[in-house]
Amino acid sequence: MFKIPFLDLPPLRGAAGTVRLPGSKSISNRVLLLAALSEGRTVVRDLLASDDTAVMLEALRALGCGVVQEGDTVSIVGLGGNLLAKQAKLFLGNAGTAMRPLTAALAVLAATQGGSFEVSGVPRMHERPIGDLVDALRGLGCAIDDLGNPGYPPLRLHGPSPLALDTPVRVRGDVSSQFLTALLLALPLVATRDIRIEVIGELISKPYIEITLALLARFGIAVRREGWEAFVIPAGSKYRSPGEVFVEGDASSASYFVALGAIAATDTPLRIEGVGRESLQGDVRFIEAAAAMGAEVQAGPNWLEVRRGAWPLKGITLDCNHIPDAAMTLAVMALYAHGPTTLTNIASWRVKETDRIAAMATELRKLGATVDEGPDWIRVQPLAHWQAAAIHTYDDHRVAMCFSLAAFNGLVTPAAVPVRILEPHCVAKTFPDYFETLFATVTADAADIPVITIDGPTASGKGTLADEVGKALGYGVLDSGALYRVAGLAARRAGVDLDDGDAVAALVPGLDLRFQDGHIFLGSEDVSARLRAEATGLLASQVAVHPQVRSALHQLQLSFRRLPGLVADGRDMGTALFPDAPLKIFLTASAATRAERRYKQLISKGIPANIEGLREDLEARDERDKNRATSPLAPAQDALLLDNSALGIEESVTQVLDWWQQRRPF
Ligand SMILES: Nc1ncnc2c1ncn2[C@@H]1O[C@H](COP(=O)(O)OP(=O)(O)OP(=O)(O)O)[C@@H](O)[C@H]1O
Ligand SMILES: Nc1ccn([C@H]2C[C@H](O)[C@@H](COP(=O)(O)O)O2)c(=O)n1
Repeated sequence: MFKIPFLDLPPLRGAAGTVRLPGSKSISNRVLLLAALSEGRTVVRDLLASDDTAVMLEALRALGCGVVQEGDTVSIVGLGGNLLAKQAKLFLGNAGTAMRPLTAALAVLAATQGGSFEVSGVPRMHERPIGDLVDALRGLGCAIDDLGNPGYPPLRLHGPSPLALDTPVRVRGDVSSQFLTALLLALPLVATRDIRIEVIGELISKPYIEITLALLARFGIAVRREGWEAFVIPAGSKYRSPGEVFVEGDASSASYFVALGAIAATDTPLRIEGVGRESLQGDVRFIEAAAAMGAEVQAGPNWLEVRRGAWPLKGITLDCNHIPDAAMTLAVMALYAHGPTTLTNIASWRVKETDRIAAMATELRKLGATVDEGPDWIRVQPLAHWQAAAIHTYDDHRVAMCFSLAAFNGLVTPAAVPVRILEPHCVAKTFPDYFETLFATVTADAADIPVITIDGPTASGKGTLADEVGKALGYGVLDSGALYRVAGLAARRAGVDLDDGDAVAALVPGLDLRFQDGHIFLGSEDVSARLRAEATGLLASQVAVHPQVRSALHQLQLSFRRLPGLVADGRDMGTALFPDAPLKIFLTASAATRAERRYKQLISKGIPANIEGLREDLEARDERDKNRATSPLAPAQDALLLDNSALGIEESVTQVLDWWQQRRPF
């Protein structure tokens, strides 16, 4: 996950490959609660690992459920309808799928068994309405105290108190379908007689109720339904664990990749695994909307394949009540359409993680789009003149994910612009690895992928600076010196004469090199520590003088230019490898400072060192690196000089990030 203040997406051009979706959030949290309410053990496989499931699991632990997690499999030993803990304070983050059902379940359990439970969340959760559910539960006889603003969390649920099960429980269905879901999940716990739930108003997001009913059936509860107006939990209903449940992929998350296929899969289709025509989730119907906009979609039982059909896309007018979450993706697809796109019946957007109608309108306008909005609709015009924009994400995962699609603007305008996604880690709510998955399936022109080069003499701090800048921007890092070190080490081990450029270069194609988690493997050997030895640095400097060796390593170095960007350190990054880099730094420090730094570095690793000897070695290395014929150590003409003799690491990093920001269009 990119835990950084912003992530810059360079212009993206194509898409292909296979995406394996994370588990569905809606199914994951429902199944966890159902397993917790059932008797016995339920093994839940392919569970979504995200913020919302994490708070649910934590709540279940606090309630006394046995929870054992191994990767994406969780084993839950349920309560069998009996409260083990009679008191708990549950923090539920911003997870509506945890807040609403847990409120209902704990309210009825406290009413029948006694107890006191507090449910709370992040500030935005305390702005998301729950009053209609609370009213329904109070009507049933549950004791619920408002701990903040009436109608909103936090709440205290306590008991015992008598429940009036003989009169229908009435709940509004036109604000959030989660209120009805919450009652459907909770009332089987107290079904000593038939319990009737009546929906007031037009029920929205009906497909989510279908998910609830299907999962209830898997856990032994056969709800009787009268259209979408009334539901009856039969007397004697009792949760029974099915033993094992597989969570299907998240259909709302699929929408970004369906859109990606529609926009950018021009050669081969993009394959999406985890959802398909047999999916329980209503958001799978997003494919119909995407097809109406021009996508070519093939669907198997649990997979989709999507490629570009009509181009530009076609503007549509669509009632999106059945796909409220995925519909946000349509609003960004609309930028690539011919004609306006109008999405209606989306009032629920206003009470989600943020006011999504306002958020989408504001951020689309930042890109230059013309957008109109109403209480429950939004209209987006196609965009011809794109502006680079920093997209505010409102702690809303879906805003972050759907705006990543704006980075394909280069497909419709010659003047492609990058897109900055602020607080990209908000995707952790449902799809922590969203951007990594995106980068694995999209292509960009190498020239569009930004590179920051940091060249300079040994021990000036290039590697340290490159690592920190890379971390701050979410960019990859190329330590080019390590490649020369590997070549030197391999030559020495093979007994090759280091002055024989052809012989050393001939070794390079056969090097079995692997880069993993900051370590470098040569074959199966982790050579990272060996490479950093001073002696290996000298070997590297010797083999680096040969043009044949430099050219043998050239392509490998270029291959590090990958999304979303690169920080490359070495001697010739700005002059020979990446002459088009938008920011080039030449990093220096006095020889005395560098020798002292290297001395401290070695001593801290328990390696004996002599400061005078180190200084002599590094000066000798500087001389060789500066005076060789091919790609000598020298600042690029357009490099910025940074002498960090008197600067700490943080100050150097701040300086480089400032220079970088000055070059960005945001
Ligand atoms: N600005 C700085 N102030 C103080 N110490 C620093 C600074 N920058 C780097 N260092 C320290 O100096 C040592 C050498 O830094 P680093 O290994 O990053 O240099 P380098 O230029 O990459 O060296 P080489 O060319 O040999 O790979 C490290 O211990 C690092 O922590
Ligand atoms: N781009 C590069 C990187 C490194 N070298 C040579 C010269 C150095 O002395 C040696 C080791 O580099 P270090 O790990 O200290 O950065 O490799 C080069 O010629 N060109």
